[in-house]
Amino acid sequence: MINAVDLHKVYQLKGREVVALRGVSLHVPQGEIYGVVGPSGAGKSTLLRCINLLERPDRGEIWVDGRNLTALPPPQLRAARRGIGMIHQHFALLSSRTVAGNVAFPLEIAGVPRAERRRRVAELLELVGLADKAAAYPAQLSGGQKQRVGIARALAPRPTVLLSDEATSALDPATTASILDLLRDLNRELGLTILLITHEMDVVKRICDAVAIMDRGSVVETGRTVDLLRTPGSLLARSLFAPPPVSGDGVVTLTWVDQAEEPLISQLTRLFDVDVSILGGALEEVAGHAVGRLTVRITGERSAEALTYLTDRNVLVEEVP
Ligand SMILES: Nc1ncnc2c1ncn2[C@@H]1O[C@H](COP(=O)(O)OP(=O)(O)OP(=O)(O)O)[C@@H](O)[C@H]1O
Repeated sequence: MINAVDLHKVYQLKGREVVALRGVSLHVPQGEIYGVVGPSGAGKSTLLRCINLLERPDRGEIWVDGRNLTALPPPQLRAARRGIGMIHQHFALLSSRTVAGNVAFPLEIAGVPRAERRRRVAELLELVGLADKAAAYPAQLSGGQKQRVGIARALAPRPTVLLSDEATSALDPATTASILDLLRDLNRELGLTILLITHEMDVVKRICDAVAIMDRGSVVETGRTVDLLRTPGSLLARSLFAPPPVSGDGVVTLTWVDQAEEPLISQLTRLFDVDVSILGGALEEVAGHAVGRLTVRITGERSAEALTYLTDRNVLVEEVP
């Protein structure tokens, strides 16, 4: 659905070159929620702006819905952009317009007739749970409600893709959760493909089917969220779960997905007569999967056998040096 191919972008800043993207490629399949994470300055915003061509990459191609946006002449590009909605950290609402007026705005620009506009706005406000706020002004809304208006406005032209630029970064945790749940519902109900950039790992944890981790202009890790958690040395796993507070002989990190019901640790002690000390870790729901990551110290003559037993049961065993 979205294919970014080998994007390069360099900015000139006070006579100096700042490389924002150094050959970034990513593929977001139709109907996925795809998160791009990374530290400040990694190039996330630049990537997002390049994907809807608010900014032109110096090199590389952007394909959305089977069309090469980078090759389209301006009129066709404007039309193609209507298929890409965008929501922002600070909502970008028009303060002089009501909620309904804000949602209607892109429809007015597209020349949608008045009666149809009214119908569509009512439908959108219903969709985002703001049917009773049509006549309110942005200043009368909470942050979460403002973002709901932003989402309704972005969806007005019936885009197939929604880009989210830190859409929950200005919201408290409970409101963040409700906006992420709304995005997940829209993704499921409308088949909407969502590409979001965020610095909040909780966003990834809650809704991202797949992830790209960026650092200094490059993608350094990418894949489906649960697959990455099962990959040795995964940066994502280290970011989602606090690194172990200890290391040393016999200390290992165990990661498992969707096996919460299996009494793995008690089996170990019973079958192999080993001692298992739990040193840290957590059980979390990640992208709809139950993920466990524990750092343990296993001691006893048969500890190597115990670790093989875990590996055979699909548990990722990583030594903590
Ligand atoms: N318009 C610009 N002019 C000059 N340099 C820029 C411009 N936009 C971004 N940069 C630089 O490009 C690099 C990548 O910036 P970008 O904003 O894409 O990163 P980011 O991962 O989104 O960071 P943040 O989370 O802080 O927004 C940074 O070094 C930044 O200073």
